[in-house]
Amino acid sequence: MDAFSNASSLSLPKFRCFDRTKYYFAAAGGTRTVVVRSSMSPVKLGASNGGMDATSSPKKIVPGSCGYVLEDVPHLSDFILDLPTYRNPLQYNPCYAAVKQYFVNDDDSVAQKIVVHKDSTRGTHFRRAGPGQRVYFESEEVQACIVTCGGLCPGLNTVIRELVCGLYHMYGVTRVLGIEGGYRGFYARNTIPLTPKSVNNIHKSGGTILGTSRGGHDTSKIVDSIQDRGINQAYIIGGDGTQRGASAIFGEIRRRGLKVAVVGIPKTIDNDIPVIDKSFGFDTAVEEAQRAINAAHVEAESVENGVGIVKLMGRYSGFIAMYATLGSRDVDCCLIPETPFYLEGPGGLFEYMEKQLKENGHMVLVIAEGAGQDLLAESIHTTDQRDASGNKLLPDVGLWISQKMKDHFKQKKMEITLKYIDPTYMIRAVPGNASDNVYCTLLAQSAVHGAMAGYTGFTVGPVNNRHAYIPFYCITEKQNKVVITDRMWARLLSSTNQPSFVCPERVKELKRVKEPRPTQLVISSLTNLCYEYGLMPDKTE
Ligand SMILES: Nc1ncnc2c1ncn2[C@@H]1O[C@H](COP(=O)(O)OP(=O)(O)OP(=O)(O)O)[C@@H](O)[C@H]1O
Ligand SMILES: O=P(O)(O)OC[C@H]1O[C@](O)(CO)[C@@H](O)[C@@H]1O
Ligand SMILES: [Mg+2]
Repeated sequence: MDAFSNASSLSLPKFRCFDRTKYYFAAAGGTRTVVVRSSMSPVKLGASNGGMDATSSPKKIVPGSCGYVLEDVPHLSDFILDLPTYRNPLQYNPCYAAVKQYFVNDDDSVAQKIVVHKDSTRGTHFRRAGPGQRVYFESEEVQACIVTCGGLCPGLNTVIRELVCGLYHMYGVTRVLGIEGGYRGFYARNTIPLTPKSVNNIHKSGGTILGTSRGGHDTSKIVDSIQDRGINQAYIIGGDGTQRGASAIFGEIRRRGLKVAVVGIPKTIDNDIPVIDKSFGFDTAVEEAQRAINAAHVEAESVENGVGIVKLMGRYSGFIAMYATLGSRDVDCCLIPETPFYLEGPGGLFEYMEKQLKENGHMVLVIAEGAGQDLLAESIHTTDQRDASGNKLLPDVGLWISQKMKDHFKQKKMEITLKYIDPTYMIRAVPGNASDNVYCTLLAQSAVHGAMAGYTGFTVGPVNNRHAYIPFYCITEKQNKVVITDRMWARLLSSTNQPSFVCPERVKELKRVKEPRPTQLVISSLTNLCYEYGLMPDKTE
């Protein structure tokens, strides 16, 4: 059955349609759906919104053959009619004159999964990032702004620098504003003008020249400020919370029908943003963490029964701890939030420590800040304290585990010398290293190309090494976590020789939990669509 042609003949919520392809729009909640066909003439966003919440962003899903699904990103022309387009000024740029195929093809997409077998469906794809043939802004028309939110991360200044330089040098945009102090800076602070000259050296420093903050996200005040200042491109750099905030700003901008491109640039030292290969600053942070691990190792090795403990960032995702451990090879045990562990008894941490100390005379433990929080809650009184953004403030697991070890070995009458190193802020306050700086440049340039091409409501990032435009909902709906049934964690276990702490039954359970396949998602979305428009009997019948 061609569900698309049936559905498109119904009285449906109206959106601007696109040429070439069939677009399948679904409300973010997944309950309302509408299909627009290429043959339909463009329709104005009408009074009827099909019951959709005015600020919720509809999903743009393009099905193709063999289970191909494009999770496309919004475009300004989805909600503003008759936008003029212009030739991309890059085609006159001598730097790019020799590039064979510089402009991305409108149909190019990046596959989320690249490991396939012969019967695999093609699965989810994202729009390939890069310069488009046509742009939706004239250079003189653009008033861009840049804001940084959430915690620090190596490379933030590089992204700011490259956004400013990319806008200036590739597109001739000369009006770029810096919003100071995170989201609240939109309505509580003055802006600062940014030029290639003023940002020339900033990549050499850690932190962000714009300042940052947690909390203070007030969607309507922010959008009022965007409107009042005549901003039409907003580059928003930050983690999962920031991207949620950016999504809300985009929703409000769309509701007001403003020609403003909202672009998210993912920043997270914890590497907890899904879909993208890894976040900028992550490599730098791992490299910096090595210094702390080295120090812990030297200290532990130099005394009898020396124990070095290093606590690293990672509230809910243990990537920094895992990669720092794999990179170092001096670590005997790594504990992360994703994997359970226990201290006492057979197979527990203390038994393993005793063995290590007897065999090697020292040991090094790396622990992520979010590890063992369940054990902490059992043994000490924890309060539900949160930061200004609503993130839970975690008690210090490093101090707690150090005390537990001291108590245990005292009781065993085994003398240990324990050194606890907490380099938390040192690993994120440094400037980006060379490879992160290259990555930041690509991110910034892809972001600028996307905004100039009229795309909005998206986050940019590498997917299987190709930069892509990813709808906000794909990266805000879940967190990237270390999968302890994947090979990487097994590599770590075999490198440290630590116990896995997971019983075989639990491993079986973990292996059973599988994500729905993309084709299943499309089929279930299409089924919902058919139910909704009476093309199938009621689910309850
Ligand atoms: N659900 C949300 N809706 C709107 N704004 C949000 C939301 N969650 C967080 N924000 C805002 O985003 C900004 C940054 O959020 P947060 O402090 O959680 O850091 P983050 O972006 O997740 O970065 P990181 O956790 O990597 O340091 C804050 O100003 C916060 O108010
Ligand atoms: O103390 P702050 O600045 O709130 O940041 C701490 C938190 O930020 C994060 O690095 C995420 O950016 C967490 O791992 C860490 O707990
Ligand atoms: Mg966060």
